[in-house]
Amino acid sequence: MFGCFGLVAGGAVDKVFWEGNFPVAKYSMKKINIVFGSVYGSAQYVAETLDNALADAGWQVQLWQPEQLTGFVPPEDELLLVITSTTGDGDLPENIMPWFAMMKDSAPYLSQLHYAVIALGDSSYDTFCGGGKQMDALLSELGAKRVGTRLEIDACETMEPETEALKWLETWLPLATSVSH
Ligand SMILES: Cc1cc2nc3c(=O)[nH]c(=O)nc-3n(C[C@H](O)[C@H](O)[C@H](O)COP(=O)(O)O)c2cc1C
Repeated sequence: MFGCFGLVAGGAVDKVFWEGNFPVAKYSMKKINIVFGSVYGSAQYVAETLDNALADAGWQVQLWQPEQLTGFVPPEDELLLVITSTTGDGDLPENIMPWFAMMKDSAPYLSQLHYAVIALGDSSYDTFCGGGKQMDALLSELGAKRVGTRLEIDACETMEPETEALKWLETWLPLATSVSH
C-alpha cells in the first residue's frame, strides 16, 4: 500500500485521504497533448524532443501521430501544444491538414482550452511561419486561450530547432503549470 507513493513520479499530491489505517495519496498529473505537422521531419523532431522534456518535468504527455488525429478534439482540461512547419506558400503540411480542416468545420467552442503553438518556418518566405499562424488563429477563433507567446523558429537562423524549443519551454513551463488542471 505504501509503495504507491513512490510509483507515481512527477505528479503533485492533490489530496491525502485514509483507507482504514492507511494514507492514500491522490495525484493530480498535469496533462498535455502534442500535435505536430511536418514535411521533412524537423517539426516532428521538435515534438519528440518536447515530449521527452515534458515527461521529465513530470507532465503526462500524449504525442499524437498525424494518422491518430481523426476525430480528436482536445480535452479542455488538458493543455494542447501544436508544433507545425510551413510548406508551399504559407500552407500547413499535408499530414496536419485533415485535422485542421476537421477542427475548422466541426470542433465545438473550446473556451476552456489552453494551448501553445510552435511554428517552424523560413524568413526568406513572405509567408513566414504561415502554417503556425493559421493554427494559432483557428484555435483563437474557437475561443481557446493561448498560454505565452507563439514561438517562431527560423530555419535561416538555426539548424537546431529543438534547441530553440527547449529554451522556450523553460519560460513557458511556469505559465503552463499555472493554468493546468
Ligand atoms: C517547398 C517548401 C516551401 C516552404 N514554404 C514556406 C513558407 O511559405 N513559409 C515559411 O515560413 N517557411 C516555408 N518553408 C520552410 C519550412 O517551413 C522550414 O524549413 C521548416 O523548418 C521545415 O520543417 P519540417 O521539416 O518539419 O517540414 C518551406 C520549405 C519548403 C521546402
